[in-house]
Amino acid sequence: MGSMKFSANLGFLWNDRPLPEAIRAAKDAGFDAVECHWPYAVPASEVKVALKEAGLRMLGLNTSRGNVSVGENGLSALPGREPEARAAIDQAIEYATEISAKAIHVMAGNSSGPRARSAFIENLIYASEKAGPDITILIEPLNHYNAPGYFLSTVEQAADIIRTVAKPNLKMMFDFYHVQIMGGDVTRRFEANLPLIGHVQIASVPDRGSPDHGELDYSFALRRVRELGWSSPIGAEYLPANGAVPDLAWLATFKN
Ligand SMILES: O=C(O)C(O)C(=O)CO
Ligand SMILES: [Mg+2]
Repeated sequence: MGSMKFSANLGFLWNDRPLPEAIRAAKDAGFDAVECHWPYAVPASEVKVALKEAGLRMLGLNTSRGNVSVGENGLSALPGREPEARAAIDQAIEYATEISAKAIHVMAGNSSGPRARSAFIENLIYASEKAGPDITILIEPLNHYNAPGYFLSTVEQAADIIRTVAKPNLKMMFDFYHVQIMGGDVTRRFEANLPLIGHVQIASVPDRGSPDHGELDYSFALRRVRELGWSSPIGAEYLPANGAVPDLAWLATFKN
């Protein structure tokens, strides 16, 4: 696929190591960038040093999910929880600013209905304005097996919210793994939503493994992504078959 770039998602790859070590492992493995989920237990100053030493950019991090022990998966579409949602957004912006991260995924949470939609829209306006033009705010439709009850589940719903909020730094995380499960037609839906897409992620379907097997042919899908002009690193967000150390044979194949 020539000159495709890839970002290691350190929420899943090398996630048994401290984040600075995972950053170094990603560099050694040949990734062009990194991204993570929830880095907050590690001081941003340590992550900043590791990124500098590796010469890699952190493409994204997520807002806190809230109380994970009771199943919370984000706070921004939960009516009545605005103060906590905005504190999570503030925390993410502060961390992202310190490490010069490119994007923040604002997690919606488990909810539905018009009040949830309004809360999400207001919180996204807050996040987009507060983040400023150098940080992209992302929202990500998640599939209903991994994230049952999550507010945002389809690309079309995300597009509607992005158009309603109408802020230039609010975009969609297009994770082919989720999009394939929630209706497929992935390359057409990628093309139709291209101006609204801020980051791309991949994993095999249905097992969420490395992107070289399963029902979705990434050698075709990523060629199409590239033909459509996408040049930023693609997020490799998959669960390695052998624990945290990833199977990486696909990386050399897809890069060349
Ligand atoms: O699960 C995903 O696909 C994510 O990208 C995420 O950020 C955590 O839910
Ligand atoms: Mg994802």
